[in-house]
Formats: sequence, structure tokens, C-alpha cells
Amino acid sequence: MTTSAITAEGLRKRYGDVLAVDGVSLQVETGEFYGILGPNGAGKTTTMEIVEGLREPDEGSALLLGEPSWPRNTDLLRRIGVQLQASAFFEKLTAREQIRSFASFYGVSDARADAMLDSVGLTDKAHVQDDRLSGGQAQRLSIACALVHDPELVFLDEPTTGLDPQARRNLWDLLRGINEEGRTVVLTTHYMDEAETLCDRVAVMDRGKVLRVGPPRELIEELGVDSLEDVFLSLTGREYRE
Ligand SMILES: Nc1ncnc2c1ncn2[C@@H]1O[C@H](COP(=O)(O)OP(=O)(O)OP(=O)(O)O)[C@@H](O)[C@H]1O
Repeated sequence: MTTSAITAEGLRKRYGDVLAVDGVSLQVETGEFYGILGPNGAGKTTTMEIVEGLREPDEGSALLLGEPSWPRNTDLLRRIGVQLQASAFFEKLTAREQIRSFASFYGVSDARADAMLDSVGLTDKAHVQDDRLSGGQAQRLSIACALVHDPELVFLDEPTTGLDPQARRNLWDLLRGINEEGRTVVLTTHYMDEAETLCDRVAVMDRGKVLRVGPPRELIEELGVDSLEDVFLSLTGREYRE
């Protein structure tokens, strides 16, 4: 029997008056490309952080690679990759110094760090300081840093936000490649075309709850609409969010 990459049951998390996550259960299979979609404030990031073992749920529990994700388990953290925002880079380091620093945390060699930099097409930017990288280059560097220790499962929180179409398409190829190497990928995005193209299955969340889970094509057919964007709008409504 293969173990699911993620099994979450009845997750709940409250911040003061806000019930950010309200009874979320989900299952992600090994090798899946899984998307978590939802309007601003839907609870996507909080759900991911609980599953990653970075935040304690008020209720419920999650298994990550077959192990409880809370209490925080450092052995388990070594087996996952979490893409940090570019703002989490060390200040004033070059691209090569950034990734070598991340690699050293995990006892990974400089050679592997350099190879990873190359695999995201940044070898010619190795000597460029982080604040001089373009948005797309910085995103690729942050993904390379999340992958440097060869994790089995990768979490990406809005990896293509703010990128131009060329950079976005290039990143899609990179993300597809990561998944084709056999890694499970979980991503959040506000771009429905991105989710439709990349994800095997998506979970649509709103107001802390999972509203629907399925392959994009099946959800489109089930709701009798033309696109995943239509699915999203018909499930979550059209009013403005925070
Ligand atoms: N540390 C925190 N303290 C207080 N409230 C928080 C905290 N983190 C998130 N929230 C609130 O919890 C709710 C869910 O936030 P969360 O960031 O999980 O949603 P999200 O779906 O990732 O949103 P976005 O798409 O805007 O990133 C929001 O109302 C948010 O304001």
C-alpha cells in the first residue's frame, strides 16, 4: 500500500475573531500536482502552514509523508521543500551565495547548489546580488533554494505572482519538470489558467472551507461551464474580498 503524501483531517485554526481554517480535510497522493485555490483570505496559506508542520492547528491533524506534521518534526522538514518569498533571502548576497547558504543548512555540497542554480537557468546570474535579480529570476532562485536538499514534496505559495507572461510560462516548464521527476507538488495560485494547465487536481477553498476537489476538467464538466475560472467564480461568488 502506498502512503498518501498528505492526509489532513478536520483542520481548524482561529486567529482572534477570524476562523481562518474551518474543518479542512484533504488528501494529496504521492506524485500528484495539487492546487489549492481560493479568494484572498480563504485560508490557503494557513492550511499549507499547518500541513507543513510550521503552524499548530487548534483542532484536527495532518500526516505528511506518513508522519504527523505536528509537533514540528525536523527530520520530516528535511524531506519537504517550502518556497520562501524572495524577501526571505539573505540581504546583499549573490544568487550563488544564497543557494549555497541554504544548501549548507542541510549539509548539501556547494557543487549540488551550483548544479541546482544551473537547472533553473541562473548560472549566468550567479554573481548578481539578490536585489538586482528580476522578479522571475528571484522566483526561480527561491524555487531552487527550496529544492536544493532534494525534497520529496514541494510547497509553492503563489510562485508566479507578479511575473510577466514569458517568465510565467518558463516557470510552468520548471514546475512541470519538478513534478515529472517524481516529486509531489502542492501550490496555491490566483491564476486559474495556471491551475488548469499544471494541476492534476485542485481544491477550491473559501471562508476556511474546502468547497470542491477534483481534476480541473471534471469540475468544468460537472458545473457545465467553460473554464476553471468559471468554476471558481460559480463556487466562490463575485463579491470583493479583503
Ligand atoms: N497570523 C495571523 N494573525 C491573524 N490573522 C491572520 C493571520 N494569518 C492569517 N490571518 C487571517 O486569516 C484568514 C486566512 O488567511 P490566509 O493567509 O490563510 O488566507 P489565504 O487564502 O492564503 O489568502 P491570500 O490569497 O490573500 O494569501 C484571513 O482573514 C487573514 O487575514
